[in-house]
Amino acid sequence: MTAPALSVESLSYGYGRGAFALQDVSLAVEAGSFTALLGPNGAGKTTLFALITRLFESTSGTIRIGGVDLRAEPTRALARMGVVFQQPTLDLDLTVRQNLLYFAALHGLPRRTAQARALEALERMGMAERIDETVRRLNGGHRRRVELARALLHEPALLVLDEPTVGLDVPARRAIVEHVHDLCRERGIAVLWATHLIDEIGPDDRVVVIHRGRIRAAGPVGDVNRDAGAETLTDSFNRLIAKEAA
Ligand SMILES: Nc1ncnc2c1ncn2[C@@H]1O[C@H](COP(=O)(O)OP(=O)(O)OP(=O)(O)O)[C@@H](O)[C@H]1O
Repeated sequence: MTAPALSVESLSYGYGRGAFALQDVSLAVEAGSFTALLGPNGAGKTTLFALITRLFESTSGTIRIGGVDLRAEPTRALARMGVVFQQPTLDLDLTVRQNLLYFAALHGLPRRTAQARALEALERMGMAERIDETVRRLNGGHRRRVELARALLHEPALLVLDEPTVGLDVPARRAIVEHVHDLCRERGIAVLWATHLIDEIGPDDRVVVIHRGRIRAAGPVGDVNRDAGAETLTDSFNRLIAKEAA
């Protein structure tokens, strides 16, 4: 059996002496699956991303990327993953091309391959003609598209995005959401998409509901709704959160 693109098992994490930010978190993202990590502010989404991307080191539990243990073989595991962080990380004074080629070089891609992939990724997002503009001149939605193109340059099997639509207007949000869904369908890329916005989640997606550091429900949207006894994901989410508050 093929290993999931991402598997997290029994992961816990605490900041100093405070309460645990994550408690016994387990989840899996299969190839070609768009999995939304849905949780309100403070649920633990960013903490989980920091552990998956190895900004923080987990002291308990296991994270595997394509079956490769992140703690045991970090370089090999991270090479399989593309990341879009919540805060933009492009260099505003470089052009789109320079940002992409610099990143590709960090991944050890030959320059010609990098050029071809950068152009292809930008074309898919309708950004090819902006390749020699400085990033500072692009609007927020276009900057996000460039970050997405950058995350795909090394052809990862797994793409993780932490609330990637924060600060974007509705059309820009919709464009990014649709584009990432297309990547799943057309290329079989596995996606973990953190959000607190239910309208970014489609009926055929999988969802993992996280609240106060614990997983409250996980599975296809239809199953989560059925198990929660709700008609819509909004109702399911409200019930799952309310149950906790009671
Ligand atoms: N550096 C830190 N030091 C102490 N506590 C922290 C730190 N970062 C996060 N926390 C706490 O850990 C918990 C989880 O926070 P986290 O940022 O992971 O949630 P989130 O789901 O990403 O929220 P948001 O949607 O607001 O980004 C919260 O209670 C938060 O206050």
